[in-house]
Amino acid sequence: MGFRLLDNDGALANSDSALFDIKPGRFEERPFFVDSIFTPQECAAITRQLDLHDLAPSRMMGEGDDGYVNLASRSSRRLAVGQALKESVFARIDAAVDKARAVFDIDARAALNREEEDLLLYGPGAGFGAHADNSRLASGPGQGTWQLALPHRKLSAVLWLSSGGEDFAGGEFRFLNIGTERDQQGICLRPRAGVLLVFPSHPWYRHQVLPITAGQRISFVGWYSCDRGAG
Ligand SMILES: O=C(O)CCC(=O)C(=O)O
Ligand SMILES: [Fe+2]
Repeated sequence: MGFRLLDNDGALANSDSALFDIKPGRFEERPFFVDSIFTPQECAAITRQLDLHDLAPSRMMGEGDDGYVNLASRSSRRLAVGQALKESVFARIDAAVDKARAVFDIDARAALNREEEDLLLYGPGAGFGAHADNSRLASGPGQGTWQLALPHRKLSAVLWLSSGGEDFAGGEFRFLNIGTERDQQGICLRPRAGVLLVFPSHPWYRHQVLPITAGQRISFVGWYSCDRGAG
C-alpha cells in the first residue's frame, strides 16, 4: 500500500518511495511536509563550517521547571553555530516553512515567526525519546493526557544535514501516531541530507529519534509561532 506525502506545492501526492524509506501502513489524515532544500554538497559545505567539538548538553522545553520529556531520553548534543551561517541556513528553512503553512491551514495573513532553533548532533547511542514539541504529558491529575505547554508554538521544522545509511546508521525519525495504529509502528523516516520536514508541533505529531548506532547525525531544528495580527 502506498502512502501520501505532500509535494513541494503542498498538494497531496501518492508515492510508494519518495524521499524516505517508509514502513508500509495505513496513513492517517495527518499530513506532513517534506522538501529537499539543500543539495548534499551544500550540506557538506555547511557541516565543514561547524565545529563538531563545540558541544553543550541539549536543552529541553520547560527546562528549569519540570521539562516535558525525561531529560535522559534526549542524548543529542547542541552545537554552537555562528550567527551568519545560522541565518543563511534558516533563510531557506523559513521560506520553505512559509510555503508549507497552507498545508496546515495556517491563515495567510497570520505572521509565522521563528521563535527558537537548535543544531543537534547525535553520536552513537544518542537518540531522542517520544515527545511532542509544544505539549507535555501530565503527571499528577490528568496523568497520561497531553497538556499544551507552549501554546504559541505551531510548527516544527527539521533540516537533516547528514544521511541515514551513509553518514550514520539507525537514527530514523519516527512519528508514533501516523501510519498503522494497529501495530503501533507509526511512520519511520530515514533522514537524507538537505531534506526539510515540517509538521505541526502538537501531540498528534508526537515523534522520536531512534538511537544512532554508528556515525554522526546532524539536524537543524526551528520552531515557529503564529501571530494572527490585527486582521
Ligand atoms: O533531530 C531530529 O530529527 C528531531 C529533533 C526533534 O524532534 C526536536 O528537536 O524536537
Ligand atoms: Fe521534536
